[in-house]
Amino acid sequence: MSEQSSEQNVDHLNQSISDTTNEKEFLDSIRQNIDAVDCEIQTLINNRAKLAQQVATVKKNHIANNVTTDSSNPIFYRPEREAQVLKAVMERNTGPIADEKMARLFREIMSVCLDLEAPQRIAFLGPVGTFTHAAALKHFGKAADTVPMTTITDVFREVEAGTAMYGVVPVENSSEGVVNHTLDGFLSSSLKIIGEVELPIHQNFLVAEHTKIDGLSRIYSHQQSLAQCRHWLDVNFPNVERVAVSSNGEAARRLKNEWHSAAIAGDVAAAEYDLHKLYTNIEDNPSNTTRFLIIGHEAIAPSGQDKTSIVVSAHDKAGALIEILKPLSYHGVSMTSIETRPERPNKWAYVFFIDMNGHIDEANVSAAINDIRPLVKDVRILGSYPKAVL
Ligand SMILES: O=C(O)C(=O)C[C@]1(C(=O)O)C=C[C@@H](O)C=C1
Repeated sequence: MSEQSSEQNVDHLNQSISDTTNEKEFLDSIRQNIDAVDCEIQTLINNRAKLAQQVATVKKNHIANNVTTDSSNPIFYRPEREAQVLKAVMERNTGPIADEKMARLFREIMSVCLDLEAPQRIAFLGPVGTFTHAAALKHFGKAADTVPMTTITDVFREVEAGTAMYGVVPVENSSEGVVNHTLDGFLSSSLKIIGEVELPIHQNFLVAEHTKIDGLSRIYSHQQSLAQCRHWLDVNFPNVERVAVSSNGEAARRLKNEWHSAAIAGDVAAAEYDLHKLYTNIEDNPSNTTRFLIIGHEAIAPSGQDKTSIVVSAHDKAGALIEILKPLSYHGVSMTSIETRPERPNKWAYVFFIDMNGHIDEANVSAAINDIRPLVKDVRILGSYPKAVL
């Protein structure tokens, strides 16, 4: 529909607003247009899916013809390509749909296309309804088969054993800091980082259909979420007991059999347990964000906007860290984060987890890492992967 004709139609709608017959006819004609567009979109999505199936055939033949030596299974999931597709969607978008919302639609289309190539089993730190679950769905889309694990170690094990193809674990929260269990997981595993997800943490005050709000006696949530909403709870529910449970998903699950309880949790938990969001965005700090890592076996090709993570085992001497950082600065590589962890079982020895901009295939990144090697006991490249797009 041209701009002019849609304006004319709006005028027409205004003139005939009291004339219900005309209004109904006009509505019907717009809906016919929507049906026709839906028809085209559906055909195009299926055409896209058929192309993805062709890509899958190429990937399978590649293995069958023994083109690679390092794997007997074709790798269908290509995070660098997905990042490029999503970036292109956002760059060419002209609205009225917002760039990010449009990219989320394409995220789901790609998720379905990948599922058609090969269903993907993704382990995440559970239970169902946690923010890690939300991060897994945000990154892989809803067509992926997401499987909850009890601990971060279990996520690593599941991926190592090949029972899940990839894993999703939290690594840092903007207000609570780094998740040590995840960093330590890399010290005893050879898995790689193949992607990252950033998730703004928005908390909801959830109730079930049978909840009697006037009679609330308990509010369940994970202790971190209770802490993130402390001020809001002090103002709105100062006299209701706050009960810390193992996860937000568990908090939401408990409402099923309790009419006198509420829970604080995210959107995924609300949807998963069919709860009503009585209040939304109740966190005291609205910019609170958690970063998650995607772990897997394979090295990822450059996407054009990548990060590289390394873990460095330093010599136990004064000034060791300064020496390690010099090559990064010399080769113009910018470091985005550094974390220190004890190097077990050695007492007082430390490892540094360093994130930098760029892919290991880029000359300055590989030169910087090569220059670090002689200065330390060990350097391991945890992975080069696309920066979070959404
Ligand atoms: O380009 C590919 O390698 C594809 O398999 C196609 C496609 C897509 O739908 O665009 C699907 C899955 C991959 O993770 C990346 C992209």
